[in-house]
Amino acid sequence: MKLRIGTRASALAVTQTRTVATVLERLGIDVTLVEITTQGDRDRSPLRRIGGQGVFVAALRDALVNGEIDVAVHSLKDLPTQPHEALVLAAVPPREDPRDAVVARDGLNLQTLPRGARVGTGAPRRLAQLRLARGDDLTLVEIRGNVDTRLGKVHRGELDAVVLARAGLARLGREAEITHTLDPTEFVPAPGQGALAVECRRADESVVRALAQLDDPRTRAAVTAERAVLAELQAGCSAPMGAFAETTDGEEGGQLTLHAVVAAVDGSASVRLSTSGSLGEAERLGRELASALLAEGASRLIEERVT
Ligand SMILES: NCc1[nH]cc(CCC(=O)O)c1CC(=O)O
Repeated sequence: MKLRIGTRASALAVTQTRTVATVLERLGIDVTLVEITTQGDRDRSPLRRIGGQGVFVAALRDALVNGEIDVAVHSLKDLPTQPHEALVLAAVPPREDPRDAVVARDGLNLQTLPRGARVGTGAPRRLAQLRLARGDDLTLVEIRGNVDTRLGKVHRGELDAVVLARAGLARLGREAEITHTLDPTEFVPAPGQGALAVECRRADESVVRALAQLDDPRTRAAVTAERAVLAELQAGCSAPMGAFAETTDGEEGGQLTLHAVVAAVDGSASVRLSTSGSLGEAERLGRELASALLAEGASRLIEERVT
């Protein structure tokens, strides 16, 4: 079998796609990488102004639907929760570290950063949780750009710290620059953070079957629960919410504990809940946790668009 795999052109995306390509090659599949530029890469304005939902994903999906590529590899956290009628999420490979990380000057961490320290991030979820942790103590600076650009701002002294996904740093071999890894039950990651999404056309049944070999059922269950929270909240990837599931071995094939937080971007209020159940109940656990969050006033927090 020969497959054309589409990827965004960023260093992180290409690295992620290569790991998928390597596994497919080991399974005896011929692969070629096709680089696709997405609107999210071209347009440097804040994501919520471009329209947030799926800007990194749309161009790859178009190429898949048009037949320019056979497989698309995305960061799962960038993938909208709404299913695409012609496409299928054929595999969710084993997850990298899902936690957020601080890269700060002088080995500082979230607690030791001085009052007024300039901390860069663009994600409302991170802005909200930074404010929950430190109130108005930090000067939050909206940044975007690839991982290298963001780290450069700390190394050049433009910022005191940035908050990034640990997974991205690990994949690029830059974990050594991390000064603080945040507890995911407190500073809750984005749904699907650290996981990859491998998509193909639903109609390509032999490709669907081949890609299924890459699927990790535990990661699949964890991200299913996390994304169900997001879907039930009717929120997109730019919502000030986090959801994180940990899986453990147990009777009847494993257990899952799901943590979620919804916060006002200004840090003035938040709702935080957790639940547990078996891996097979992932979707339901996520939906029910979201309903419980809504009952505690989550929708009001999501709608407040203060930054
Ligand atoms: N929204 C951008 C994005 N999409 C995926 C990752 C990192 C890798 C991952 O979470 O799997 C990043 C950068 C970041 O949040 O630091």
